[in-house]
Amino acid sequence: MQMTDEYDLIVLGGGPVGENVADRAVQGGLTAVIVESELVGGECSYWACMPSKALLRSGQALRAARRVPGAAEAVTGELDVPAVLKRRDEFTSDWDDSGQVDWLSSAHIDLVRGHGRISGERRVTVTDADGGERTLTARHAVAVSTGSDAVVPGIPGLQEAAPWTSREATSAQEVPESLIVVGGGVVAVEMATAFASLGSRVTMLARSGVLGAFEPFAGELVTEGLRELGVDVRTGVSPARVDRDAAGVTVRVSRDDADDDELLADEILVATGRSPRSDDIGLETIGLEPGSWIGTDDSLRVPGTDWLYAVGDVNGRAPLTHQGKYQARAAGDAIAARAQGGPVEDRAWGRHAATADRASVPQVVFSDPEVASIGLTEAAAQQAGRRVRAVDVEFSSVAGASLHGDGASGRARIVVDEDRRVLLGATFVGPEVAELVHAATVAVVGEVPIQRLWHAVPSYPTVSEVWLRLLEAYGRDSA
Ligand SMILES: Cc1cc2nc3c(=O)[nH]c(=O)nc-3n(C[C@H](O)[C@H](O)[C@H](O)COP(=O)(O)OP(=O)(O)OC[C@H]3O[C@@H](n4cnc5c(N)ncnc54)[C@H](O)[C@@H]3O)c2cc1C
Ligand SMILES: NC(=O)c1ccc[n+]([C@@H]2O[C@H](COP(=O)([O-])OP(=O)(O)OC[C@H]3O[C@@H](n4cnc5c(N)ncnc54)[C@H](O)[C@@H]3O)[C@@H](O)[C@H]2O)c1
Repeated sequence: MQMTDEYDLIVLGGGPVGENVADRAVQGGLTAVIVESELVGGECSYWACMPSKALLRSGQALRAARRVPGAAEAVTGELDVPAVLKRRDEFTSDWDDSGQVDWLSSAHIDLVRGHGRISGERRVTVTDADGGERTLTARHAVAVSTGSDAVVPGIPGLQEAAPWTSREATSAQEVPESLIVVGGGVVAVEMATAFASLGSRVTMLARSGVLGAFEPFAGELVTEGLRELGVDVRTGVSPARVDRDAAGVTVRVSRDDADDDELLADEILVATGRSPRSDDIGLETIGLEPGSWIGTDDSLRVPGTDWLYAVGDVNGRAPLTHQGKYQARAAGDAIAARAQGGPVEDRAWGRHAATADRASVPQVVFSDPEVASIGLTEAAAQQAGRRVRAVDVEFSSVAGASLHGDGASGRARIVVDEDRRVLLGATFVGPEVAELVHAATVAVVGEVPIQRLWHAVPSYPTVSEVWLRLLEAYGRDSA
């Protein structure tokens, strides 16, 4: 039997982003329903951010202790792998979403389980696990927050070899003796770090280098760190053919500068980017291209419509959980404001605009050394036509960093807009620099003048004193 339900807002996809769109709209006085086909909480909670960071954290803590004499002597063993995997399972609640479902009901958001497809303007048809259909109607808006999937490139034999993607890597119940990682981006780096720490022999095939989207020194220092962990990092190479048999996975590797090579491993992980989960959500019923990233304006509304929003990974603006949730706050509030005929502040930096997506996105790569960045790299700023100066300092010049752990190494860079004397970007690469980036985010988003930053005094002796070293390297006007 077909049932029809009416809500102010229908959210397609209950990941971190969809949950927040619905929550903001409900807090703004609307009714909302989330349609979810797998687990409420999405990729981030079960197969991405949380399990990957849980897999990484124990190795990081162990290495941090080994850098401090006194503590180092007390650490005599290696990682307890079953304990690491158990802690990871706790963070994913054993892939059970009842905690998140309880949160939805406490936030007065309805949940319909099943695969949702847009079936016309302001309409979503949901097919449940038994094939039953239910059509929901939105009085005001539909928000698509269906996320993204791992891309598996068309390398001969790869699909048939059933490779791991980030899903299998983050939910692995056993650690393979050997692992080939294809890719040199964030997933490849983090998973190579995690599995090397857990005892796998890891080979990384990074066709176009490591962490190419960051400042060049980030890729260089992270490559050194991976090699210290025992990872065989090969750049300028990519798989030409993959085969799996009882012995494992064989990868024929072609090199830019030498003959082909053959590698054998227990598993292969493909970490070669993401594609939008928009191929089977009914976009064709409203004249949009299935399988495409869904473009939006800064209030996350799809141009040419007054009811359709695309929020989070699926719009391709900044595929990170924190940035998707930021978009969700803007979109949920904008949907509520428009529904009630209230003012919509969608100008740059207004309440209903995701302005920071354009050039103020922070990101942390939980490698060893960690990489923490915000805003534009020097090259990206130059490409954008800005007149910039970049200054670098080494962490070895920071007393707090040396106290934190012996052999403190790493580098920080700020990119300064020479016309406006404000920061456009900052990058920190070093042990445990993740918490340094938020100060830089405030400086970039707040467009704090360099001269005022001299008055933001970092405490002595903390790692944050790197800020003072950076300002000294940039120089201070004498008059
Ligand atoms: C290995 C890995 C590690 C990561 N680590 C980090 C990190 O440390 N920090 C960070 O900021 N970002 C990280 N990311 C990125 C982060 O996971 C994504 O940016 C985030 O999950 C996007 O949230 P979302 O809600 O847009 O999509 P998702 O989390 O993918 O959620 C989408 C939801 O929609 C549902 N859905 C899809 N289609 C339908 C449909 N037709 N009907 C009903 N439901 C549907 C899905 O089942 C899913 O629950 C990581 C990504 C990966 C792969
Ligand atoms: N800590 C974090 O914030 C975090 C962690 C993991 C993932 N993420 C997000 O998840 C998304 C996906 O990450 P990712 O690492 O999969 O993508 P990515 O775009 O960061 O990296 C893709 C890598 O694959 C390589 N590649 C692409 N096609 C290839 C091919 N055919 N053969 C060989 N190599 C190929 C690219 O050169 C690149 O090195 C990113 O947007 C990232 O920001 C974030």
